[in-house]
Amino acid sequence: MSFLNGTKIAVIGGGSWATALIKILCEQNNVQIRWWLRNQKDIEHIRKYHHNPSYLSDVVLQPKKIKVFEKTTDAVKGADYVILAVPAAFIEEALQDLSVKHLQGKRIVSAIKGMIPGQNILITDWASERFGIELKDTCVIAGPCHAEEVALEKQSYLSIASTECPAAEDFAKLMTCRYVAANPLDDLYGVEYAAIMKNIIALACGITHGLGYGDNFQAVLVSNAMQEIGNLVTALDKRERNLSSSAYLGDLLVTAYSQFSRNRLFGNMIGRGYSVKVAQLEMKMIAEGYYATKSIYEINKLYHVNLPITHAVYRILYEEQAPGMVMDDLKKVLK
Ligand SMILES: NC(=O)c1ccc[n+]([C@@H]2O[C@H](COP(=O)([O-])OP(=O)(O)OC[C@H]3O[C@@H](n4cnc5c(N)ncnc54)[C@H](O)[C@@H]3O)[C@@H](O)[C@H]2O)c1
Ligand SMILES: O=P(O)(O)OC[C@H](O)CO
Repeated sequence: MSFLNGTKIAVIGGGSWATALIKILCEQNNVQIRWWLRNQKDIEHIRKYHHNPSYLSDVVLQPKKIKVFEKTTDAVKGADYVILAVPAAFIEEALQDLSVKHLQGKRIVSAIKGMIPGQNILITDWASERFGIELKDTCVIAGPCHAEEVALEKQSYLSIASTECPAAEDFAKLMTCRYVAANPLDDLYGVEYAAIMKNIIALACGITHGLGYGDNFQAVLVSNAMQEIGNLVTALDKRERNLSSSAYLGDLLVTAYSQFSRNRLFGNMIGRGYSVKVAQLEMKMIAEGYYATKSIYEINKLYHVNLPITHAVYRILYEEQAPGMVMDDLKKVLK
């Protein structure tokens, strides 16, 4: 199945990543983008001025290729692909008006690096179950890529993962342009879990940086983190995978070191003494790692993988233990 001629793509979400993905899609000839955002003021502004006023406001949104909708039921009409780009904690609410019939025959693409909080399930599993879509008709957009650098047209790479490479290959073509190379791979679960885990690690990087730890410590933290991610991903989905490739290690590195990282910024505020509530209020953006920390902590009760960094972040965010004391404990077990 190839949709490339005159492909219709619904994009659900109005944040930085949705805006960046739309910019990439607009680079293709012959695409129609059907965009749903929840904020009515943003919708009106985009229709009138062709910029998203709230996120990546410099990006020009090509009106000939983009139609903006108030209702998800209208946005998904006739779409070949439906891209989900709302933070995981809000996706159930965002899609509440959609039922099985609305998404029949469509491919679901998750651009979300998070899990459904409370249920602790992957977005592709959730979407597949909720909308009766076969897992092979879902894929994820992952890899080390910040929306802000896409906006600046800086060379970037994406990993498009599905259970079967051909499905990922089709979508990867749509995500490839002058400044983005998208590579397909067939490790849906591994890529999804690794992307969730790296957000927790970025929180730890931010927390320790906020506490005054330096680059020497962070290098060790990130090396240990890669082992922690590998051990968990293998326990959850055992198969051969090259964890040092950009879909896994690359994504960890960009989030751990970039000035643009939401999770690192959130962690940094916690390290500098902000409470979770205040840090959330200060940030207009969403740090997925906050929710992921709880999900992974709960999932791991069944798997008993040694996850010292995740546990340290959990103690700080959910047990309100002092970041300095928790990191004193963590530094003793890192090697
Ligand atoms: N930004 C990136 O560079 C990037 C890159 C890769 C993946 N992602 C993933 O994309 C997903 C979306 O993140 P983002 O960076 O676009 O978000 P963002 O932080 O830029 O924007 C926040 C988004 O959350 C929505 N939101 C906030 N509160 C809400 C609520 N109460 N109910 C419903 N929606 C609410 C906002 O409307 C907005 O769409 C996340 O899973 C993230 O991990 C982001
Ligand atoms: O680095 P963050 O926390 O902004 O997350 C964004 C993306 O996942 C980076 O690939």
